[in-house]
Amino acid sequence: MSDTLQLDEAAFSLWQALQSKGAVPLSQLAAELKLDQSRLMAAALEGSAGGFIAIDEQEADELVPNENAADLVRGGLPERQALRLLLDAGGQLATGDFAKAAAGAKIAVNEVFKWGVARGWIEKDKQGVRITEAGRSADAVKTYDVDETALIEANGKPVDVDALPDPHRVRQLLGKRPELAKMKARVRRSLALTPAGEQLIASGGIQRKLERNLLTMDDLRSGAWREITLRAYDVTLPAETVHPAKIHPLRKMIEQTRRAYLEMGFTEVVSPIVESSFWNFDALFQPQDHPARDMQDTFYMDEPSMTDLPKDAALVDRVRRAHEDGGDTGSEGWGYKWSPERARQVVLRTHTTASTIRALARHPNPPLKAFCVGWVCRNETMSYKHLPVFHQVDGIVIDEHASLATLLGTLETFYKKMGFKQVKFKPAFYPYTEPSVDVVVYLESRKKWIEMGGSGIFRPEVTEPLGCKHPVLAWGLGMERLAMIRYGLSDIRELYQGRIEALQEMALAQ
Ligand SMILES: N[C@@H](Cc1ccccc1)C(=O)O
Repeated sequence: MSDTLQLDEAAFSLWQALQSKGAVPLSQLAAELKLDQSRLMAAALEGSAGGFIAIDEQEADELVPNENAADLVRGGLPERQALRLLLDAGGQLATGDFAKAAAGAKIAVNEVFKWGVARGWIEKDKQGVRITEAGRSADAVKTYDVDETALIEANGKPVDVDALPDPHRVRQLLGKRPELAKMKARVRRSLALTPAGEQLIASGGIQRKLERNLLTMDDLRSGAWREITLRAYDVTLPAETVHPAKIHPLRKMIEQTRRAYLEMGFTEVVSPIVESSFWNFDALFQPQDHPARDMQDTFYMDEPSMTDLPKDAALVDRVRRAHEDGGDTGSEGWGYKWSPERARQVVLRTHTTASTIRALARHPNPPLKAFCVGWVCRNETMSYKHLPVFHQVDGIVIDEHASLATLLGTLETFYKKMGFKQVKFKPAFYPYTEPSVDVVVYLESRKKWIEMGGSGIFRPEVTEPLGCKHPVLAWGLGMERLAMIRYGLSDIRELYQGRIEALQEMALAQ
């Protein structure tokens, strides 16, 4: 017996549908067999490789009507409405009079001239505008022209232009009328059995493969599994895009950051967003006339505008002295009279360093590794790279043996964990650290170094008043920037706008 061709279910039904039929359009087959066109094409390609199925491809135009096209047509196209005007005027009007009458009736004159002439309904010359014989017979709205009929019958759905009564005229009338419809080039496919294919099917040479997605208990018990072919997945077939629920990219970045620090043995700390100037600025040895404290940079609360200083009066006094003359820190301080009132002013914290400095005050002895991720606020004008509210992550390490090398190593480890391979450090200045170092990471995709934040070793003017005798490494890094780089955003506002399309497009596995 000659070999029979084993076909899966879709291919088998395709062959049957094609038997002694000649060429059948793919769209028709898909509708008849209730199968995807892509599924049928896969079967057809297989058949064509064996010389059994012929695939014919032809360029075809599709008429894609606009949503309101049918209504526009039913209401009367401008050139059709113009016919009434001309008939009422005895069939002819001077161009100026016609334009006036058309404007009065709110009929678009340009459209009338363009399409009325193209349809052969209207003639226009030096004498004026005249209705033609064809125009007279076209007067009644119920005798629609081919394009109007096509749009009404299409009822908003795409149709094959060549299947319409007068495709040439439809193309002519609708080809350049975007307010009504668009023409789209499509490939129209049809399939047919070749003589070899017809012969094979007629001689019973095809057989339906016993194929399943899964085996049942019965298949196993009865031994039927031996005859069953398990259907393979074809991952190359087009599939519907699904947008599952996912975590917001910024939230994801924050969670990943948190995990990275926890994995490195850090403890998470939190502190209020509404903060005293004392913790936000004074404890960090930022002089009270420092420009960062300016209303332009910092949000001051109106209600309450003042809060209490920490209960530990000795600590507050040591901070005062650090500012005024350096106290016991070995420094000369800033040399001004420190105001407790200014330290009591309530601000929206401008950095999460307010959080880590509080942690240091609570726990001034080594070892301590702490971090804080959270909101900070700065009085910035909103732009593609600035927001008045954003997130930072701050960290501190108190350790007898901590050094600048430990600081750089820790930061490098953090960024490596976050997927940034190249980290560089630049000398910088902060009132609370010495030395101070800015962190830059390399962005492969843009071949650019990007600044991520600041770091350093706290000055004695910061640590000594808090009762800390050991080196403290500290850093504060921007979170949004990291998210922007990761998700390829060029505008920071994207992270907060909640544009659903943009969020759907953001990769799930990043
Ligand atoms: N607080 C600084 C960063 C920083 C933190 C700790 C030490 C040094 C710098 C900022 O907001 O940019």
